[in-house]
Amino acid sequence: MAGIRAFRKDQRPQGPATIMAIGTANPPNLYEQSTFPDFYFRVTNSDHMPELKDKFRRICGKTMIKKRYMHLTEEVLKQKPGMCSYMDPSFDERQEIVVEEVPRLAKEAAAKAIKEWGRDKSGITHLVFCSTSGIDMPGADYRLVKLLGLPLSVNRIMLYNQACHIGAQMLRIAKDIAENNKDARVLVVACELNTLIFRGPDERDFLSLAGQAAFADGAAAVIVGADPIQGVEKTIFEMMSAAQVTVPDCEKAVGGHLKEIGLTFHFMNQLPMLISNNLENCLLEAFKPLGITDWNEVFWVSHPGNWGIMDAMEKKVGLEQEKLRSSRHVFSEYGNMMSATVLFVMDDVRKRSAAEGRATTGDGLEWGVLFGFGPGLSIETVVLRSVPL
Ligand SMILES: CC(C)(COP(=O)(O)OP(=O)(O)OC[C@H]1O[C@@H](n2cnc3c(N)ncnc32)[C@H](O)[C@@H]1OP(=O)(O)O)[C@@H](O)C(=O)NCCC(=O)NCCSC(=O)CC(=O)O
Repeated sequence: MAGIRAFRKDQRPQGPATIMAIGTANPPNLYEQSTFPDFYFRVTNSDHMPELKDKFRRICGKTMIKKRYMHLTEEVLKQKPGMCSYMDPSFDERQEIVVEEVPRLAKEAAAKAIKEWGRDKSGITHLVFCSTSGIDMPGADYRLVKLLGLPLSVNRIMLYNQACHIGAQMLRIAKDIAENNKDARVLVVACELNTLIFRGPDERDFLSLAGQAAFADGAAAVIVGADPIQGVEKTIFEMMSAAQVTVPDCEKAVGGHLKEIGLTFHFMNQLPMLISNNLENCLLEAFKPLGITDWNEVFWVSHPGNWGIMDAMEKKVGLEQEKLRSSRHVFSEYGNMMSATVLFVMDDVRKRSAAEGRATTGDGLEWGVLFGFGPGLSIETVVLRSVPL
């Protein structure tokens, strides 16, 4: 028995899982939100609906997004007329794009993370990859391994079609892998293109229009491992705990359906209330071991969702305005990149902390919370510990 115990102990590292590097990438095509309605109505041949265009302009303004990046351009869309309609079957047209482009954009973000990590890519032992943009066999994870030239011994997990909370959920999975496998180095990658969601407008479908105004393309990659090699690897954040809560009877609150016409999107106007009403319980549970009950004592890395969700979160848990500064900044500069967004926010928090001369990677504070939320309603809570700068 003693032999088995020692064997199991030797298989595991001593320290907690740490974030060792973060990389992000976007396609080159930038869309200003102020002029997006003109582009969108023109390319979808919808300029004969000026009132709907005015409404869309108001919705775009209300999002508080300033700009977004998209793979799709007028030239690409001219070749894909089905994608510009509201109801034409167009799944094949969309798949042709995402099967190639998701791994390609993911590679850009992953290469940046590997560069910051500072070790040779042959040291990557696991890959956890998510995308809501398309489905394929073998998957985008397989293509990414080939594009990056990772060893074929890498243990892959591909998570398709989960939406926004999966960015945080992947950190939970990577934490479990890193803390149970000595020397594991987990490449975590989120890549989203709004190619499946993009479709023409219809005056009876406000929810689709709201989706057209908010979703955007982006990829983010992080490297997770325990027991960093002194002088070679550095820690940006430690992950102390990670948990998921499913809010009961809320499956209609936000979600989508993959159909011949693409990925439809729906949400309820009560979404900000539903999310904010359930945050405090998650916080109490997560910070009970640390004895923290003042949510302004911790730094915040939250998926933004939308502007109304962030307003409701601040109000409900009594947050000082600066707590969601990085969430609001990323949302306004990039839009909603689903799973990748929260990783962009994490990158922004550590970069801003360094730029502002804070004492730690987490706004000068020791403890922090990372939130993801999405269809279910699923709420992911990760407790982070910063390191001194
Ligand atoms: C569309 C919004 C800007 C609306 O914001 P507000 O509700 O504050 O604005 P508002 O009430 O003034 O409404 C703006 C215009 O929309 C109209 N409007 C609002 N709700 C409506 C509804 N349910 N049906 C029809 N019209 C509606 C209003 O009448 C108004 O039109 P008029 O101007 O004619 O009077 C916002 O909801 C948003 O940013 N949505 C983005 C998509 C989104 O919510 N995603 C959720 C992500 S959750 C997530 O990230 C997790 C995940 O997805 O997995």
